[in-house]
Amino acid sequence: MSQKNVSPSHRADPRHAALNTLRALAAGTEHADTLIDRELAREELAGPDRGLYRHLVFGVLRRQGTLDHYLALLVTQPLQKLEEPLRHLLRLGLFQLLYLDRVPPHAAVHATVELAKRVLPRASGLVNGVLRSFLRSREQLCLPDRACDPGGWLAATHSVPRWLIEQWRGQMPEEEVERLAAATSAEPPLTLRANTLRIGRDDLMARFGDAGISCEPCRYAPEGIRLEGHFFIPSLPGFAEGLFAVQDEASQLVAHLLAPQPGQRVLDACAAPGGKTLHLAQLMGDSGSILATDLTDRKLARVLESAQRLGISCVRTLAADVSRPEYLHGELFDRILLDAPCSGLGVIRRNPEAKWRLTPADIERCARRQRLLLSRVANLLAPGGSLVYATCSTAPEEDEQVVADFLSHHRQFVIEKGLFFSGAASSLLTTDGALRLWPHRHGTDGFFAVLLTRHP
Ligand SMILES: C[S@@+](CC[C@H](N)C(=O)[O-])C[C@H]1O[C@@H](n2cnc3c(N)ncnc32)[C@H](O)[C@@H]1O
Repeated sequence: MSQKNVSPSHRADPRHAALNTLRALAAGTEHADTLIDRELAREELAGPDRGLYRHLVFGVLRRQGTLDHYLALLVTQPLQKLEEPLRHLLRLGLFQLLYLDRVPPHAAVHATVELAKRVLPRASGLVNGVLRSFLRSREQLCLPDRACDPGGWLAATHSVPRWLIEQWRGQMPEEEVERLAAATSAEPPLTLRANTLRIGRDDLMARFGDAGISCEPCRYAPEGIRLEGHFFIPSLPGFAEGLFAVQDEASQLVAHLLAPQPGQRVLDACAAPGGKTLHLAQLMGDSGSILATDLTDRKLARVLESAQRLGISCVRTLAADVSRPEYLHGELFDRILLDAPCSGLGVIRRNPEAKWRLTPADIERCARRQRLLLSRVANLLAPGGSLVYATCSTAPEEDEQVVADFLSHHRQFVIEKGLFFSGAASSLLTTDGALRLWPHRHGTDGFFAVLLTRHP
C-alpha cells in the first residue's frame, strides 16, 4: 500500500501524516526513513510539525512493544483483532502520553480523538476511553514481573520482540541483553565517511565546525565522523562537492577488512546502494577496477549517482544475479566483497519497523540464500585472493554458521585477521577472527564480517 492510498486528507496535521505513514509501513516493505523523507519532501508539513511527525513515526515504531503491552491491559479484545487503523491510533495516542513531555496529556488525548473522528469515527469513543483510562490507572499498570519472567520484562520494557530477546539471551549474559535491547531502541547517531579522495577527516570536521555543527571523530573508522542532531543531508556543508557519504561506522570497517590495493580487480557482488563500493574505491585511490553487481539497473543507478558526486570513476556496474555462475564468463578477481542480503537485525535501531516485520523463519530463509551466494561468488576469486563475507545481522545462523558451512566445503579457504585489525582495532575481532560489532558495545550498528583468503 503506498502512502497515496491512505487517507489523503488533512496532510498538514503531523498526527494524521504519522498515522498514514504507520499504516503504509505495516502494509508494505519500505523502510520508515524512506517514507518519512517522501512525506517531508511534499512540504505540506511546516516548521515544528515536521519534527513532530518524524518523532511520532519513529517513536511509535521504536516503542511499539511497550505501547502494545499497556494497550493489551486496557483493551478487552486482543490487539491483533482490532481494526488496523485503530491499533495505530491507540499507539499514537499512548506514545504521546508516555514519551512526549512537551505535549500536555489532555492535548494528546484531544488531538488523537479528533484524528479518530476523521479517519474512523465509529472508534473515536473507544480511543477516548482507552487513553483516559490509561491516565486514570497509570500507576496500577504493571510491566511483567522481572524475577518470574525476565524475557517478558525485557521485551516489554525495551520494545523488542520476545523471540529476539530469547535469541540474544543465547548469545550473551543477561545484563548485556538488557544493554543491547536499550541501545536498539535508542536513536542512532548520524555517521559520515569523509571522502579522503577530496578532503581529510580533520578538514571536513573543521568545515562542519565553521557551520556550527557539532561533530566528533569515530572511534574505530579512520574516515568516520559522528554528528549530533537531525539534518537534511543534502544541505550539509560539502555534500554537493562530494566531500562525504553517509555510512555507519560498522559498515565503514568492512572495506578496511577487505583492504583492496590500488590497481586490483575487485568484485562487489551485492553492491547497491553502493556505500561500501565507493569506500573500496576510495581505499584504492580510485585506481584499478571495481565491478559492482546487484539485481537490477535501477538499484545500480544509485551506485553510479553517488560515484559521480564523490568523483569516483573506477566503478562499472552490471545487473546480475550472482547466484547464477554463468553471468561473468570466467572473470576472476583479486578481492571480492559479498555484503549479503540479510534480515537486517543489526540495523533495527535505524529501521525499527523491521522489529515487527521479521520472524525467525526470515532468518532461516536469509541463511539459505547466503550459503548459496557465498559458495557461488567464491568461485570468482583468483588463487591467493581475499573475500569478505559481511552482513548487518546479529544472528549466528546468518553469520558464523554460514561461514562454518562454507569452510567445511571449501578447504582451500582460511579466515585471516587482515592488516587493519592486527593493531589497536584487533579488539573488534572475535577469537575466531571475525569482525563482530554491537550497538551496546561499540556504539555502531550490529555487523558481522569475516575475511577469507584462498590459498594459491
Ligand atoms: C545488504 S544490501 C547491500 C548494501 C551495499 N553493499 C552497501 O554497502 O551499500 C544487499 C544487496 O544484495 C542485493 N542482492 C540480493 N540478492 C542478490 C543476488 N542474487 N545477486 C546480486 N545481488 C543481490 C540486494 O538487491 C541488495 O541491494
